Amino acid sequence: MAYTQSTTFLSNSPRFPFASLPNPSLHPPSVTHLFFRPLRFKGVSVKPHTPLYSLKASMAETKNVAVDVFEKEDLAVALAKYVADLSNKFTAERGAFTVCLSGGSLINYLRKLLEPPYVDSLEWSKWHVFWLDERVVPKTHEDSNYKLAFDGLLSKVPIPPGNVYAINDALSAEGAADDYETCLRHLVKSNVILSSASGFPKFDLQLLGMGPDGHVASLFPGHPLLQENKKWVTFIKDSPKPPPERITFTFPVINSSAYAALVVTGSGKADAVHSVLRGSQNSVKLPAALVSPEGELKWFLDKGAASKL
Ligand SMILES: O=C(O)[C@H](O)[C@@H](O)[C@H](O)[C@H](O)COP(=O)(O)O
Repeated sequence: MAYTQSTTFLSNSPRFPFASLPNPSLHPPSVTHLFFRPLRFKGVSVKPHTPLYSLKASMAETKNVAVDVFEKEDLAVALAKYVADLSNKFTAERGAFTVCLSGGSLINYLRKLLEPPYVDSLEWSKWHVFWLDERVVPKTHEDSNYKLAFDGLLSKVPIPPGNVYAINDALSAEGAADDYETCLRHLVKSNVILSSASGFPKFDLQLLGMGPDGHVASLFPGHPLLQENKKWVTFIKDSPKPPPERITFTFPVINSSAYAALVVTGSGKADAVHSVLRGSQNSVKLPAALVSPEGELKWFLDKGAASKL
């Protein structure tokens, strides 16, 4: 596929030493450093996992944050490669890959993992799958994030059933959150999940979506749960996005992650994306702006979601 525009935007953060001194040799030839000035590459074909353009976010407290913008179909290709590379890295390094899923459109964007070369080559038996958030409904219910992931991904790859950690759907929201936290604590003790220096579980990869209001997992704008700093897993009974009862990881857990990806598409999310990535540092932060993992954060955007950047 031939693209006509490719641009890299670098922040002025001291964490990005090359931000104000672009050096084309440091980046793939398909990107430039012209601060959104479009560059024509007529006739040059770009691999589908290569973003249309990339930018480094000027988020407050910017750590390792990268933002890539894709055509929709290419986003799925790039996301599969990103997940596969991390799966290979962690299974080689420590014989396990702990990955956390969200609900929503994310699962569909993971669909390329079900195709060659990944479906046959990934060490699925070493995957351990968790949910960043789950709706408090039976696992067979259409609203269940477990069902969504099982139908769309997990039932099609050989992950041992014992490595898939669904919430206990027989419990209340409060009970299910406690039960899930107990399960995580047990897995940290047995070293399946690593522990961060702060004592929170350190997952290898957390895959998040973002709502048009800027929520991530089941952490919604203005909700007191945004401040929770002790519990690993908590519950909400008044979620503005239905269904109202959910359990969710807290920010300390989200931010202890080694890698995190935010997969956000559609022009309906462009305002929230702009607010998070370009918003004033003094304005009230949307939940997505609070995602700041110990390791790397990568945004996968389509053109619609990036349209106001
Ligand atoms: O279960 C959920 O509702 C979520 O985990 C939620 O945080 C979701 O990821 C976003 O709302 C984005 O969903 P979409 O990608 O479908 O818009």
